[in-house]
Amino acid sequence: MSAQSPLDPANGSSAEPLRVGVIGARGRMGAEVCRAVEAAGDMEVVAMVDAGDWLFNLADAGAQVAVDFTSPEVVMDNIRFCVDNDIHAVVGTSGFDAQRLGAVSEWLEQKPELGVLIAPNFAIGAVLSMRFAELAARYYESVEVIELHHPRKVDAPSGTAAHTARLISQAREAAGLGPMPDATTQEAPGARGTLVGDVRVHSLRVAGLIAHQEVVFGTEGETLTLRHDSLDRKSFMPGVLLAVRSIARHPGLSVGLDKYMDL
Ligand SMILES: NC(=O)C1=CN([C@@H]2O[C@H](COP(=O)(O)OP(=O)(O)OC[C@H]3O[C@@H](n4cnc5c(N)ncnc54)[C@H](OP(=O)(O)O)[C@@H]3O)[C@@H](O)[C@H]2O)C=CC1
Ligand SMILES: O=C(O)C1=N[C@H](C(=O)O)C[C@H](O)C1
Repeated sequence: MSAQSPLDPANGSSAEPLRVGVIGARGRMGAEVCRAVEAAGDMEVVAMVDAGDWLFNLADAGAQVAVDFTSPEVVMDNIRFCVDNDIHAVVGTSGFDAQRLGAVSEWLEQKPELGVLIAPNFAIGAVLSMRFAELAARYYESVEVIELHHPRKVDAPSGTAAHTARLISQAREAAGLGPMPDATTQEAPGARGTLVGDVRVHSLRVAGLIAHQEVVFGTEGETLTLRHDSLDRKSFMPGVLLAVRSIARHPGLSVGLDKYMDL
């Protein structure tokens, strides 16, 4: 990443390094985050917590920001711990719905100075692609989302696909669009994917892949396909570091890294 990138603002400050705790530190993403934070220069890893470890290690080590890449089953407990212990939380873990977001917002009412970021995807191309999809939604009568991931992923559809579909669905509703054309009356279970809002999402799990998504729009005589590919988990790191650097300036709950960017 070049020093000029808007995702990598020159820090220039001589302040003490930001104290970062990583939850899920031995996982695929957590390990990459530990390396990226250590390489960054303006922050340091003060606690690495994984399954079976004591979350209080974060507080004991004086972590100012925790980065969570764990699993949908445990992430709510981790956020609750961070809020209770005055630690900003940068959360990449998937599995959030309106109910979970509502719960986090309620916890934060007691801690108005604290920030929690839930980011379905930290890769810049994925963030842009979600925004582009939201913009395109009102111009097309049809749209479906296809997400493709490595087969070790535990959740389907992906958090990114669910968030993308929700944004599109909300934009369609705001534009007053009616139901999408679809003559299907006979369907093998799963053949038409799952519905998020009024948008169908299809999940592929294929060895060799990392994280990929296509949003296919269509209307009379034309289609538009937005495709993003993460070919390496390093693609998520500039976004994670941006979030760690920015979260103290964004109190409350933010959903999506775009909230920290000038989009
Ligand atoms: N927002 C984004 O840009 C991205 C989000 N993700 C999301 O991040 C999450 C993690 O993905 P990935 O790194 O591939 O998964 P991994 O399974 O590789 O890593 C998760 C790690 O968390 C550990 N863990 C489980 N329970 C706890 C707990 N209670 N406390 C601390 N650690 C725990 C796991 O340990 P054990 O294996 O022993 O259970 C494992 O080491 C997923 O939800 C994924 O969808 C992934 C990539 C990018
Ligand atoms: O599990 C993954 O790998 C990923 N998970 C996130 C998601 O569920 O959207 C982000 C990215 O797609 C990689």
